[in-house]
Amino acid sequence: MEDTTELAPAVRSILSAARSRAAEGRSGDVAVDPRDLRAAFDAAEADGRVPIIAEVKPTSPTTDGTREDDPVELAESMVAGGAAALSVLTEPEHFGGSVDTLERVREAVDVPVLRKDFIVAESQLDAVESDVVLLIARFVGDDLPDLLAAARDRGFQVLVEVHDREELATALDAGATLVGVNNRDLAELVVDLGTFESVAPHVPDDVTLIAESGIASTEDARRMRAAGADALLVGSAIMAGDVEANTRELTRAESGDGADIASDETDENGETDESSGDGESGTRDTRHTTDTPT
Ligand SMILES: O=P(O)(O)OC[C@@H](O)[C@@H](O)c1c[nH]c2ccccc12
Repeated sequence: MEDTTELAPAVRSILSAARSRAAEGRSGDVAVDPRDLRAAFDAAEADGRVPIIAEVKPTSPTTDGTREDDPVELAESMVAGGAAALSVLTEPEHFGGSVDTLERVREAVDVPVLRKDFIVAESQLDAVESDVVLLIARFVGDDLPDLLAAARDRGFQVLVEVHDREELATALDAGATLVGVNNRDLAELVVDLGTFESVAPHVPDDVTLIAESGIASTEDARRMRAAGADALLVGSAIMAGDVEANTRELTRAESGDGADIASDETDENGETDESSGDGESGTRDTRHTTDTPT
C-alpha cells in the first residue's frame, strides 16, 4: 500500500473508507459484457462531437452543496447533450455516489459507463457491473498489474489514472491502454491544466488518452484537445446548472459555431491558429486541433 501521509485529509479519509468497504466484497466474480469505450469516442468524433465523458457527481470534497436531482435523469440529459460516455461516482461517503445509482444509470442509457471509485482491493471489483473501472496509480501502487489483470478477467475496460510522468511510466509498464491524466492534485486538491500538457507528450499514440478534471469552459476543452486528449472527463462544469446544455456546449467546443458562453477569447478571424509556432512541441499527435471552420 502506498504511503498516504502527504495526501489531503479528505483523500485520506476517502481511502480508509474504501479499505473498509473492500472487506465487505460480495461473493462471486462479476462478468461484464462491456460497451466499447474507444468505439464510443470514435463515433462521437465521426459525428463532429468532442468525445466527452460526462460525470454524474452529486457532490465532492471540493464542491459546495449536493445536487439532489435524480441521477438517472441527469445521466439521460448528458446523453441527450451528446456525451460519448458517462462516469458515475459510486463512492458513498464523500461523493454522494452509490452502486445502485450506477446500476440504474447503466440500465437507462446505452453509452459506456465508467465506475468512478477508489478501488484498492480486488473484492471491490465485484460490487457492480460497469463498462469501465478506474484504477488510480497513486493509490494502488505495486498492486496495479494484479488489479488490472483482475479487472480485465471480469471483462472490464480499465482506465488508469496518473498525475505525473512517473505514474505514467508505471501505468504503461503495467500494460494500460486507456490512460487518464488527472489535472487535480490529490495531495492538495488543486487543479492545474498544465498537468495534462506536461504528461501528454509522453503518452504513446496507441494509448487512448483522457484529460480529467478542471475543464470549466470550451476554451479549456480546446486547450486539452490541442495537447492531445482523445476525450475529456468533465464533472463539476456539467453538473452546474443545465446539464444537457452544458454537455452540448462542450461537445461543440471545436465546431466553430462560436457558442462559447464561458469564454470570450474567440479568435476574431474565427480561426484556430495552428501555424503561429508558439514553441509548443511534443511527441503526442495533436490531430485534434480544430480545423478552420467553414
Ligand atoms: O469535476 P471535475 O473537475 O470536472 O472533475 C471530474 C473528474 O475528473 C473528477 O471527479 C475525478 C478525477 N479522478 C477522480 C478520482 C476519484 C474521484 C473523482 C475524480
